[in-house]
Amino acid sequence: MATQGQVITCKAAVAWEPNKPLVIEDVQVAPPQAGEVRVKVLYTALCHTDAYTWSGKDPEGLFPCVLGHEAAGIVESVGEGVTEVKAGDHVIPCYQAECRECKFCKSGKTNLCGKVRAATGVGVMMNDRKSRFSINGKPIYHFMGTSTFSQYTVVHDVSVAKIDPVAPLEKVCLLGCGVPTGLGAVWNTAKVEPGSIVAVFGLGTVGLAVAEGAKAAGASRIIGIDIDSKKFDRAKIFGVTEFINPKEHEKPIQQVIVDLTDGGVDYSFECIGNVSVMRAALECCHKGWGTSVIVGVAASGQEISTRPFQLVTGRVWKGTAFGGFKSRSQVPSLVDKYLKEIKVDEYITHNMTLADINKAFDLMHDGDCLRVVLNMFV
Ligand SMILES: NC(=O)C1=CN([C@@H]2O[C@H](COP(=O)(O)OP(=O)(O)OC[C@H]3O[C@@H](n4cnc5c(N)ncnc54)[C@H](O)[C@@H]3O)[C@@H](O)[C@H]2O)C=CC1
Ligand SMILES: N[C@@H](CCC(=O)N[C@@H](CSC=O)C(=O)NCC(=O)O)C(=O)O
Ligand SMILES: [Zn+2]
Ligand SMILES: [Zn+2]
Repeated sequence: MATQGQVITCKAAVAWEPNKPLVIEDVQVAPPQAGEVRVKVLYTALCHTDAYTWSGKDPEGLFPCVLGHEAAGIVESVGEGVTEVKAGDHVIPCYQAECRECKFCKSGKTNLCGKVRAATGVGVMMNDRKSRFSINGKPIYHFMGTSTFSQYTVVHDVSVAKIDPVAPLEKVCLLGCGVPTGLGAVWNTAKVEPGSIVAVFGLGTVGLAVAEGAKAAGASRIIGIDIDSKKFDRAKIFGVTEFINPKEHEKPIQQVIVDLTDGGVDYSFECIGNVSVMRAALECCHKGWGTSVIVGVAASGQEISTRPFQLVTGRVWKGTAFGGFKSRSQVPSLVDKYLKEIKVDEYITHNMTLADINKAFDLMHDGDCLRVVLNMFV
């Protein structure tokens, strides 16, 4: 039955309140308006940023909402004026949009896009500043412009990347967030050179993707730092060459690393979201040139600090969103790269269904879990 132009009622996991279990509801998804795309979400993974917003610590968190932003699916229908995708195309929703027209996109200096960010930050669509999700007439907010914990979602056309239909959607859904973030932090934001010494704080999916990116960039040493020593064996597969558990050292971790590396590392990456660790990551960098990249998302109210002398003496502090990748232009190439070389399957530790989403979030706090992929239609 054709659904184009019709309201679709489907299953979605609704976050009614911070920290309360998600509830699988029948949700009405309105047709896409001008410049919008309705996507049938086939697979979605869970990211720690979903858990962060759900926890109530995200200043942009609005409830009730449909969370989720790491997914893959098929275009169901498009609104007026949409030319770059059509029904049947395989796509990855992109929480970081790319319009190619705004001041940010034209600058060539950033992957951030300004076109729809004001709307996606308050859980609505740009066209009419309203949500396309509702339950019996009550609006449910969008999240990050993607809301992939729903069997159907509506996204802006600038927030969707068309990909090779050969790619397995149950795998490449990971290219919507965590893996590109880690790879791009190394390749685009830090621009790690061959022979560099790299420190990675936090060996979850994002940190392991940093290690994978650093190995591909020819780093000579990749030092993994995690408070859970169980992470170390697996991290070797992703390129980590040495491990440090800060709990096993009396000295501050930055001092331990400086001592081990003849003055500090060339590049460090914070992949946790802990502001004390962000400081350590900066301060373990080599005087004169060491660069530290903040990748982790810290909760509302948290602030970073260090002695300005750390920067006066040549260390550089940076941050990255989606690894600096321009989403619509570069996600399709990442999918092509997946078909040839980059790891993705290796980050998927669990496969579950939408009905089990609360169990899936519980699993994310288990040390063995990297990414859980949910099949949305089983
Ligand atoms: N900037 C961006 O564009 C993106 C940022 N993120 C953020 O990146 C962060 C990491 O995400 P995941 O890898 O999925 O998380 P994760 O929770 O799987 O990994 C974090 C790791 O850090 C370790 N850890 C925790 N506290 C530590 C400490 N004090 N010292 C050393 N290790 C410690 C944990 O044992 C775990 O292995 C999250 O904050 C997430 O929100 C995620 C995607 C995109
Ligand atoms: N609303 C949050 C913002 C959290 C954040 O920094 N998000 C990252 C992506 S994390 C993905 O898993 C990001 O890309 N930020 C750039 C952006 O435009 O949002 C808060 O206010 O803390
Ligand atoms: Zn994410
Ligand atoms: Zn733009």
